[in-house]
Amino acid sequence: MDLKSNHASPILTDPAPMSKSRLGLYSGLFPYSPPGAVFSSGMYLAVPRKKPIPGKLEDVRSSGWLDAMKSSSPPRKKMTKDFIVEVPSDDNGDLLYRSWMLKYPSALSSFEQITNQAKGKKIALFLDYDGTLSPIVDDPERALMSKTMRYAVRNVAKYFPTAIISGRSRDKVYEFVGLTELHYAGSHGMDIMGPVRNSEFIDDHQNCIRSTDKQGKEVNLFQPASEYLPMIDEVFKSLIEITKDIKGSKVENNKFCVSVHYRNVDEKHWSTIGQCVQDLLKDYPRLRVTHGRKVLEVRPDIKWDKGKAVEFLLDSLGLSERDDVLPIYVGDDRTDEDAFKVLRERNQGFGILVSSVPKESKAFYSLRDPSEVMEFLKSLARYGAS
Ligand SMILES: O=P(O)(O)OC[C@H]1O[C@H](O[C@H]2O[C@H](CO)[C@@H](O)[C@H](O)[C@H]2O)[C@H](O)[C@@H](O)[C@@H]1O
Repeated sequence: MDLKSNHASPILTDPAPMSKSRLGLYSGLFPYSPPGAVFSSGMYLAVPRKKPIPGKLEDVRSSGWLDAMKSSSPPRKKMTKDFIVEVPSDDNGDLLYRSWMLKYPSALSSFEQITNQAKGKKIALFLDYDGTLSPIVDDPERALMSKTMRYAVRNVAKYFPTAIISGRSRDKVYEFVGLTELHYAGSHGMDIMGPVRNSEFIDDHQNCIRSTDKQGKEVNLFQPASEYLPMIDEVFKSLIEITKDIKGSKVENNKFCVSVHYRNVDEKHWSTIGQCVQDLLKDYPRLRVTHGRKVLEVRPDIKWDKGKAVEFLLDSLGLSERDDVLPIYVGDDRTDEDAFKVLRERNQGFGILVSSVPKESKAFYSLRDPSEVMEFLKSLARYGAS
């Protein structure tokens, strides 16, 4: 496969203009300007952020939110040996999936191709958590990683610098993963604990401070949205209050963002939950919403996402100005697309989309579910050891 070719991708990511300058990346964390296009032609729908017409309240049903909420995760679940996986809902699903894989080949069957590309290069590995290392389950508190997955991650990290980039709070994802040898970015990259490096830019940045990790080791702590903390706390409390009567809803505080889960809410109430969030955010123009898997994610409207986190971590690891580095990012949801996009734009490395249903993506390869992710990590570790 020609990794330089571009899929015509109608994927949604938040339409943030991407800076070409690497050093410029961390400056100017200003809110997005209002975007124009709102729809993509794939399974994803953009979060519409049109200017409200004065005197007319925007409604979740008419603004595209509800469609985005409905398309945010495949419907059915089945048990495999180790994982619950989401599967296509009809018999045509497998056929569609196999034709989709022509565009996004399996990273397992393309493994030799991947290692050919890695020859003479240093792999840097970035892993999303939910839906990638842990199965999607109804209760976010129970999205535990299996011991075998933990072992696979630990093993691969012996050979390649490895970071977890999650929408969860950094503390929470660390609690789930529990491996001290990794780097962690929580809150969609808005809370990064990375290695200390004397990079001019990192040292100068006001939101980047020296700190110590749980083992007392000196680290760089980068929190570009630190000023939003009180606002996020306030919004978290309000969201708990205004959704308390919606059965099955759950609000999760991810430190620099808040997740409003509707996986366990009856579909007929999804518009209510969407409307609650939309109405509340009218009072918070400095916040925005992104759509994850049956979750609305309220976050600071700054130019920072998982893609920027990848670039920051590459810089922290001393790998950003080198062309002998192959970054690989494995993730399953829409917020991971920002990272896939960055790797495409850098023309360096690639994304691997974890999905059991066809989706438009900026990734180059695919894996069906966390059990395939584990196989991939094991293969990578074997390659690292060889
Ligand atoms: O960036 P990630 O690590 O993928 O985190 C994204 C969100 O993941 C979690 O929610 C998702 O997984 C839950 C557990 O399987 C599931 O119940 C939920 O429906 C999914 O959306 C997490 O709870 C969120 O806070 C993260 O933002």
